Amino acid sequence: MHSLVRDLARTAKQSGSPVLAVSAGSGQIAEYVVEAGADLLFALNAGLYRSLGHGSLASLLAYGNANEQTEELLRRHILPNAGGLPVVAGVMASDPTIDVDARLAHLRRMGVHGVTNWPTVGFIDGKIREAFEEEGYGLSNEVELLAAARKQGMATFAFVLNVEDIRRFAAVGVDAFIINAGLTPLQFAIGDRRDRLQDSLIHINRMIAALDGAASRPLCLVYGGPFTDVEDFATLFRQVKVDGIAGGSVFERLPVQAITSNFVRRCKTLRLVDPDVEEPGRREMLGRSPAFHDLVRTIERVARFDANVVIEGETGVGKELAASLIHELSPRSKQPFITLNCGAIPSGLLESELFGHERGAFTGADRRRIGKFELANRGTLLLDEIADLSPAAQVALLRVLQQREVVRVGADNPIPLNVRVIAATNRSLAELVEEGKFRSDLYYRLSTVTLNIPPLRERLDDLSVLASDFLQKTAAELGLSGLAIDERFEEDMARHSWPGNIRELRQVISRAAILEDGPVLRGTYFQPDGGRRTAMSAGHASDNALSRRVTIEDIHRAIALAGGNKSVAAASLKISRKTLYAKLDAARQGVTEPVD
Ligand SMILES: Nc1ncnc2c1ncn2[C@@H]1O[C@H](COP(=O)(O)OP(=O)(O)OP(=O)(O)O)[C@@H](O)[C@H]1O
Repeated sequence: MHSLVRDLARTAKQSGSPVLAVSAGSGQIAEYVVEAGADLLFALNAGLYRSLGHGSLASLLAYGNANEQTEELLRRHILPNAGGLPVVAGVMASDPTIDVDARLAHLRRMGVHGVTNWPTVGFIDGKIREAFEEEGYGLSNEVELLAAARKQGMATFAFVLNVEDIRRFAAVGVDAFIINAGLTPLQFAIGDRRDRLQDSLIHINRMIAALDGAASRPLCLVYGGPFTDVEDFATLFRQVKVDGIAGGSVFERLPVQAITSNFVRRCKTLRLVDPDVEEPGRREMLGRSPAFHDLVRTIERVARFDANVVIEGETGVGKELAASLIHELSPRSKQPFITLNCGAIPSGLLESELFGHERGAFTGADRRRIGKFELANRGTLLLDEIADLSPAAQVALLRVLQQREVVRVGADNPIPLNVRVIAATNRSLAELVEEGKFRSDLYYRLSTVTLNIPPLRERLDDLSVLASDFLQKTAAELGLSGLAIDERFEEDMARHSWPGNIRELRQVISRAAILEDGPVLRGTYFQPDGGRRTAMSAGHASDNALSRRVTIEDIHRAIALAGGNKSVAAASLKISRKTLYAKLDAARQGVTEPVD
């Protein structure tokens, strides 16, 4: 192994902190990261594209002159700002105009210490990749490039996208691998994000497993993928044995994008002082009714202790928000907050969602999956719609809580756990225990403390604070200004029974802002139910057996009857909004198994 890479590996091992290799697209970024303590600088033509506002993949567009671009980046930006850090340059190995040995010697004279295969044909997929390979512009050139660099005494770093590539580079003894964990997305939904992280960790583990059995393990860095902030990397290092990260956009484009857009958005949602609203610090969870203050006080107390908590309340009252506030205010706040909607998972799959499974554990388990408990280790796990757990799943959950360890489905070894569990439900668990539908031993384990969030109609004092907050947020999102709520509309809202609670209120305000003409919203499209809790909206929502019986046709009919309002439709069917969405999703994907 090249001494440069050996030193990096040794320092990482001794200090316990990851190797950070940064592909900088400008001298300024290079200077900042050197000053901040990065270990290695990469000069890849991708950086130049990023500094022009494009993703790294754009570096393949100008495949033809990639080497000239990299040289320009090196000369003008990276080498003058390297501050003594080792520099690794990308070389496009398939460039027919270069003599590889001469190119490497030239880079060495420039002061470059190592070489990597960038841009790489690995990013090109399907027929085009095949054509490249057939025409002699394929991966073999990249393998030969790194073999030649090794002979010239340069450190070698191989960008790899799959197991096959790893094996080919390992055969020529490269010093380090830069394992691509997928494309770096601009943004994605939160739920999506958790899945992508999980998938990516599995992919990386599989790539690393391909190195098992090598005489000495090369340095392994991770590049790309869904990792977009430090917390994501913390998850990566907790769950995968890698030595560090190599990053471009994650150090450069994503933070700038996030900070700039967040800053502008946050400024837009700032509120001027309203003397009527107490607790100006608690922006996320708003309210001023006595019931709300009681709730917040209890949350603050409960958060400090490690007790398990049950949160009860109708759909849309803010159970998930309350759970996340408990987590944020707790000593676990720097650790993961993971949620699982027990009602949205087909019962047969619930155990593997909670506990994970090994590859081949059952038909269809074509890869290992990390369960929610493991993901939440050292943090908090919110089990939403807990009343929907099947009796078998209740037993399994109880076992995990008692033994404080989890065994992945199909595995032998238990994994020790330290997880705080918060359970949310829109039914009374105590009643379910009495009816024999929920295990009492599990109930007592879960409910050291039970929080009950009252429905919005019982704390109408909160209505105006919430409505004006949603109005400001909607105005900022839609780019509208001067929005206000007419007095009649306010009165109508106060007469409504809010079966979908705060979520419904949010929707009513957004809909009015979008559909109505003037800046003063009159509630033209809002139909209060006069505070009568109709048979449709009364009672608690989900019931395991009931939700199983609700068909997709029932859902479409209820949505139509509710004028498109899914919260109201869910309440009318007595299922939670999340279960309704899950059923809609399942129907869209053609899943025939009932989602309960
Ligand atoms: N006190 C509050 N202040 C501001 N926003 C709130 C408050 N309570 C709830 N919300 C908002 O209302 C919406 C619904 O809240 P949340 O998802 O936490 O409800 P829930 O009780 O978990 O619903 P479900 O039973 O359907 O899972 C969210 O957009 C949340 O941010």
